[in-house]
Amino acid sequence: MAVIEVSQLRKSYGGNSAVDGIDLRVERGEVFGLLGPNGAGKTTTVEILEGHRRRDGGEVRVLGDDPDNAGRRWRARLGIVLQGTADAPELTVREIIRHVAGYYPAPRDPDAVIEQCGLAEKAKSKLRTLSGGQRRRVDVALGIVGNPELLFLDEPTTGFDPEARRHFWTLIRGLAADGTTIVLTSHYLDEVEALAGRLAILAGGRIVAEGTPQDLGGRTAESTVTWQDADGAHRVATTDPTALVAALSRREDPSLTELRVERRSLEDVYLELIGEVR
Ligand SMILES: Nc1ncnc2c1ncn2[C@@H]1O[C@H](COP(=O)(O)OP(=O)(O)OP(=O)(O)O)[C@@H](O)[C@H]1O
Repeated sequence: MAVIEVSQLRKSYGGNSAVDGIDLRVERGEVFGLLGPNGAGKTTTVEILEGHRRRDGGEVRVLGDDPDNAGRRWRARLGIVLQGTADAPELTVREIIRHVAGYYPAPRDPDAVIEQCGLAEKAKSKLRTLSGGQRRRVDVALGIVGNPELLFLDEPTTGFDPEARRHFWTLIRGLAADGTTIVLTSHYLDEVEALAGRLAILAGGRIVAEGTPQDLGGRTAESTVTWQDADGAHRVATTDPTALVAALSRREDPSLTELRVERRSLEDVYLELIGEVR
């Protein structure tokens, strides 16, 4: 059974459409990425799935229930990582994580979560003394301590240093391997590419592309081959760069230099799709 099923989801604010007929399906254990520029409708969509906003139209099922009518037991099966949730400056890292664990029927061990989130050295520090990136790790710890079946991550690694980001990726992969379903919203395309099995690109309240990062990265399956020879600089877009490179080397042209093949990245495709919608 799908963990998230959405059909024709709609939401407007004062007559302006923010989400305009979205269909989504996320299966158990998937890491699903939601990408899109500012104002695309990501937060609106995710908050409807979390039961924090009401929709105007469409069908939504999350863990089998309609978020508009679901109760506390349903909520305890969700983990939500928002920005800056830990609003208790005088509590220590361990205190807040233990406190929040107490709200859940079957939480993870708070000390194990502290360790997993790279906070062991800061366990006894008050929240107000933490750096921005460390606060963010606390947000992540609070999102996972309840041992959720479904985890929503909104821009989880903003403010992380590169090492902390890699550490976090390992953590997320571990959670997914254990069967946690994860919805990841991020502006970092490399992060979505590294973590998500599937992703949707949202623009203007609609899904403009959906698939695996590889499918989307190779959407037009075009690479660019560039080289220099006696005639000057060349640049050719092709779906078969191998054949072109082979043909060029068969020429045995001594003036041929600077031969390069550039593959289109997910970022190239993303920027192109967003450009088409604007
Ligand atoms: N509470 C609100 N009242 C009025 N308009 C809103 C409200 N929340 C969002 N909107 C509008 O709905 C649209 C979608 O916003 P949303 O926050 O869902 O986008 P987003 O994709 O999450 O953007 P970002 O990447 O900036 O977080 C925007 O045009 C925004 O101005």
